[in-house]
Amino acid sequence: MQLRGPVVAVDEPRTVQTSNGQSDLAEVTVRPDDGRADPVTVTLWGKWTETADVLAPGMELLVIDAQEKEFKGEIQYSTGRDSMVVVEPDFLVDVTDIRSWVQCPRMYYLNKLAGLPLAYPVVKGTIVHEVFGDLLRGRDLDESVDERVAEAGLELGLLDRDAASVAEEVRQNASAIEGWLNQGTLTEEDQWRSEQTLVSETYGLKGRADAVRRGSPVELKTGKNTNREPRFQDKVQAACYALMLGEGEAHATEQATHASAAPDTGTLLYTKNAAVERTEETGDLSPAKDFSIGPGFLKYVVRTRNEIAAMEADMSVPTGYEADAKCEYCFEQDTCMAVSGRLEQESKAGQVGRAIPDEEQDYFKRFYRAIETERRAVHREYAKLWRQNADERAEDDRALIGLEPLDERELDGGRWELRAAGTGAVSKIREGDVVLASDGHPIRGKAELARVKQLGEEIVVTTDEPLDLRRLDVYPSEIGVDRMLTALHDALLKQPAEQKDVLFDRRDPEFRADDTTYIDNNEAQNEAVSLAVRAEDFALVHGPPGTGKTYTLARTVRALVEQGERVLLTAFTNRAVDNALEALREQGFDDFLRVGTETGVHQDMQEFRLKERGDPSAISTELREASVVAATTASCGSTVMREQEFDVAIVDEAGQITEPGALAAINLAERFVLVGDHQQLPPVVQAEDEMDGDDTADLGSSLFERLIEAHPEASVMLDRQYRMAQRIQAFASREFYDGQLRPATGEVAAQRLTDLPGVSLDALPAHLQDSVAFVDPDGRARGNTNPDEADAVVETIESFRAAGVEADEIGVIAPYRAQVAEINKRAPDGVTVDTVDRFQGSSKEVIVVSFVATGSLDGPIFEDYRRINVALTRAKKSLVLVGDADALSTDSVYGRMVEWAR
Ligand SMILES: Nc1ncnc2c1ncn2[C@@H]1O[C@H](COP(=O)(O)OP(=O)(O)OP(=O)(O)O)[C@@H](O)[C@H]1O
Repeated sequence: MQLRGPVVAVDEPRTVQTSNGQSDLAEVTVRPDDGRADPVTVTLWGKWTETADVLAPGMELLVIDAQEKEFKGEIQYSTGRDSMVVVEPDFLVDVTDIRSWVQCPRMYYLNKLAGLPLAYPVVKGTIVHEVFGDLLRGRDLDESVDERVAEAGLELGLLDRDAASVAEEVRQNASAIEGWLNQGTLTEEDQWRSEQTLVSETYGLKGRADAVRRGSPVELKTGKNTNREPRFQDKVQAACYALMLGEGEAHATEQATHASAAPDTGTLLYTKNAAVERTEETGDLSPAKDFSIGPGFLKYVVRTRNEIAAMEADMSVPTGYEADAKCEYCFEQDTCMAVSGRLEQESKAGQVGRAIPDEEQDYFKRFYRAIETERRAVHREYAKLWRQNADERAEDDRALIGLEPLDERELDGGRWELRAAGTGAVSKIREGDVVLASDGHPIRGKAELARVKQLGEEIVVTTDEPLDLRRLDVYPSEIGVDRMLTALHDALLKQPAEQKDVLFDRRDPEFRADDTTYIDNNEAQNEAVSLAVRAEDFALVHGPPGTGKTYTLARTVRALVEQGERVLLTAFTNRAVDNALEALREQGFDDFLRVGTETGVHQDMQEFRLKERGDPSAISTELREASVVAATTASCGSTVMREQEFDVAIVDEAGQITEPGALAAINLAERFVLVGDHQQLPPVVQAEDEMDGDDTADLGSSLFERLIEAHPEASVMLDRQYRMAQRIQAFASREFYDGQLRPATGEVAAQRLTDLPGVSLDALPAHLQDSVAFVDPDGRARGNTNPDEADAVVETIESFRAAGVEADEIGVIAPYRAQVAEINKRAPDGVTVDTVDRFQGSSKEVIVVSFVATGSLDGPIFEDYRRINVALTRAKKSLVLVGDADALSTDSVYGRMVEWAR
């Protein structure tokens, strides 16, 4: 039987005398049935007491194959011979993390903190792995090596490597693989497959096995190993995959016990063994080393995984004393000592260097906590893959279900293209995304990581192996949180102290004197460009809706380039990055380089995109020498971008970016300019509910907001807007901008619908003739929808259409996705219906807002008053609010809004 629930108490392990001699035990009290049942005691025997050592109340415990016994009328539970004990099973520990943890827990921590560096052995290792996969899929060796080396062109170039010598080295490694494969093993019956993504809902593991042969894991290592046995940490890694493969097998054959279905051997392939000189090296030079995986080893692996899960649950920092690793033989010793010294962490290796100041220590701890809390929210997303059923996933917009497989086709290079008929349903999945494709269940069925090529009536994805395409699931990613952590590390431990001074309020930002005029028709914009150009540390540009932020930003880039500065241009979204480039182009400047993926970058900017494939020296020179590099803040944390240096970083949409997210960009430059509006959308934090006040404040508010409050003298507010008619902007100006926002020109202020060709006001019903209108359909909210409101919205749209307004000039904003779907069902083609978040940064001639709520409000409908500011400032000529006036009037802000609109 399985016992699962939160831990209530953990007793100290003790030793008792049993009929089989002495044995250790620890008693743990849990509330089974996910905490719904009364507490019971479970006795963990033998080595499982090591897991009891790391357990704490509140953690989730799973005992697989627990024994149940009645003793004096009370049911008692204990571990038996086949039991497995899993701590926090919903927290998926990465297999490569377990591998570094067994070497030294501190190494695990350092890797997590500092991220992957751009280093030749890492890049070469990746190429060899890819070639391995290609060979397994039957590709020609030379073709594969040339192709994979070319794909790594940018990284190799930045490392000053040339393609020919890398290809030679890769070929030497690959010959070990080829030799081994050619021993007659690669046949159909052998059931080979490469790169299998594995997720275990039982043992809380995730990872990607290099290859699987006859159900057993094969791991590739690009180093050498002249011992007969594989390295211990490599065996641990292979055993993790064995455990997960066993679980998959058990699901497929509906066996109850997973561990017994696990393969009992694993293979390690040390490719460098094939390249060493046999005359100089002694020992076992065969690349392939098999080992047997017994039940005891699998349990050891699970206990090790438990140590990580428990440490992550209480967010403690490992010291290195947990392992008997010898620091003096460790390559990481210097880094370990430096990090320990600077962050004042206890460490087995010791400490060197001076500790960073207290306020920075504090900052590190606060943000570390907040980021790790956010990581746990990502892990809850993973758990939804098996905790929610298909309908719930679809309802949550996280899956496309009920697809009908159409056909599959093998592509050049051995990958597959799968097609299925869609159902018309929508989800968060977008073209270009990497998702989990499955034949029905993303974890328990056959599943593959897939890249989405096309969505719509026909759905097309590419995968490593074919399968019946029946379902696509969002596959959560930790890359965002990983990068935030690395940015935090880089900001505090790599940046010079003088640069940090202004961030920690030890010094005020400084400005040079200069009175050049950059923009002659808008004083605030001119002042903003000037401030940015004169800044020795940073400048802040506050741009309310439609005030020409993008225009000003583009002018700033040009001014900086004219001074010979190298500029990094970034924004939170790809769209804003491309908009800024478009504005630059309109101003006659196109000497920029766009860094981003093919699917992320707008069609119009593809010609400026840096291609990562090709001749190393040519591509890397292109990047190194570009005077303007444009990328999203998320990609500023990539290994490639982390190698770049700039004079100035300009960050657009800065109000929407978490503080560590912004650090990723400003770490790369000596000075920075933040452009944004903290009265519009704040950073999106998934773990909002879990974070206590302080943590949310840390991730939920932007660096822009913190600095503009601390240093108003380093900011300029753009106060003239080029978008809205006077009447439309009045409420937002008063409510959110102290009445300072004004139309830039008389034309902007006085614009009317009749300015649009073919539109006649007379054709509109009287209540829609004013540029701001309020419609109360007296509807009733049902959950997150309000069908009567949806009807009123559609009727309003029809009136505007009848008066001659084009469908694509009309936008509808609703607070919930359910209401968006409700309206979309009935709205005419061409009208954009969406949530506020998707409307930020855009505008329409006519905007209709649906508020949904009826009765009395228990909080701002759009989550946050900043969202209503965004919703009300998208319209140029006509804004119609559709809502329940009585309900809205129960809130003071909405009450004033109704007064204004009626
Ligand atoms: N100084 C100016 N002179 C003339 N036109 C301007 C000026 N500044 C901005 N504009 C025009 O006003 C419009 C809005 O500008 P822009 O797109 O830069 O606004 P924004 O603040 O970035 O908008 P959003 O609120 O959507 O981010 C554009 O058409 C732009 O060309």
